[in-house]
Amino acid sequence: MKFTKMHGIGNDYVYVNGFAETVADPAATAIKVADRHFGIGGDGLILILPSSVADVRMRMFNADGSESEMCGNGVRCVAKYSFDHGLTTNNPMKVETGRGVLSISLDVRNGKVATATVNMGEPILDLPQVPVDREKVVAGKDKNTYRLSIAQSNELLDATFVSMGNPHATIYTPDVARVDLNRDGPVVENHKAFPRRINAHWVQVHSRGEVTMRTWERGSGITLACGTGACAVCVSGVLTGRTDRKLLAHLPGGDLTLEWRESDNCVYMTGPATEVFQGEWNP
Ligand SMILES: N[C@H](CCC[C@H](N)C(=O)O)C(=O)O
Repeated sequence: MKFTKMHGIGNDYVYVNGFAETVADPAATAIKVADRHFGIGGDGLILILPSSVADVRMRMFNADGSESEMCGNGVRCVAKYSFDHGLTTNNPMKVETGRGVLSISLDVRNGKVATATVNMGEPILDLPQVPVDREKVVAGKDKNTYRLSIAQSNELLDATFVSMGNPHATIYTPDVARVDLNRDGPVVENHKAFPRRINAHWVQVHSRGEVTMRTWERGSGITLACGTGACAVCVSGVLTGRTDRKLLAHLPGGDLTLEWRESDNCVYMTGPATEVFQGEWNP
């Protein structure tokens, strides 16, 4: 199986060109290739496939083999791969994802995509649609927050829930460096309030336009960045009155810029996409 290793600010996946390759069992393949010791190494597997409604279609699988509806860092890399490897010449181009067809504007330098701006669509805020089980949460201290009780540590966490096609919880904290992601991440991910589990983000606000965030991803654990998560953080900041509609987010692997536009209610994400190497996997 020929593959390409790519990352968006350190959120790295194994990309397979489904125009040329067939992956019979993507969930099982994701588990194997994502392994950093016995596989290629990555946060999961992303397939770039033909589409009847867009330039290409993407499917993304986490390191545990579960499929997610969307991946923000992944969709920028899919756009870069598709343009740089001649699957399309369109700019803006369209990618079909689990949350519909997204439009992506490419910043091309010397014939290759350097950064991309993605219209990530409208955030989904209705709790049952995120999905969050209303019965398992109560109102939190700030507006648009909900209180989660963490049985393991007897703690109460206030979180904001946003779906960008995939589900996210945002938790504000004064010092993000002090969060024990390995302890708290899996507890939030698997909390009984979330029927499909959740991606969890801890966020420190520096100003109305700048935050630092750290992520525990559903199905992949700690990652260096989460694009859909950064969009959810942008929306959460507005909903809780903490940050403005335009946001610079610092993630462990780099920066993303976000805007939740008032005119169309859509979130726009801009960031780099990088190809690292190509190879052939012989299981
Ligand atoms: N890293 C990805 C999100 C993966 C989400 C996945 N962990 C899920 O189960 O929803 C991003 O850049 O948006």
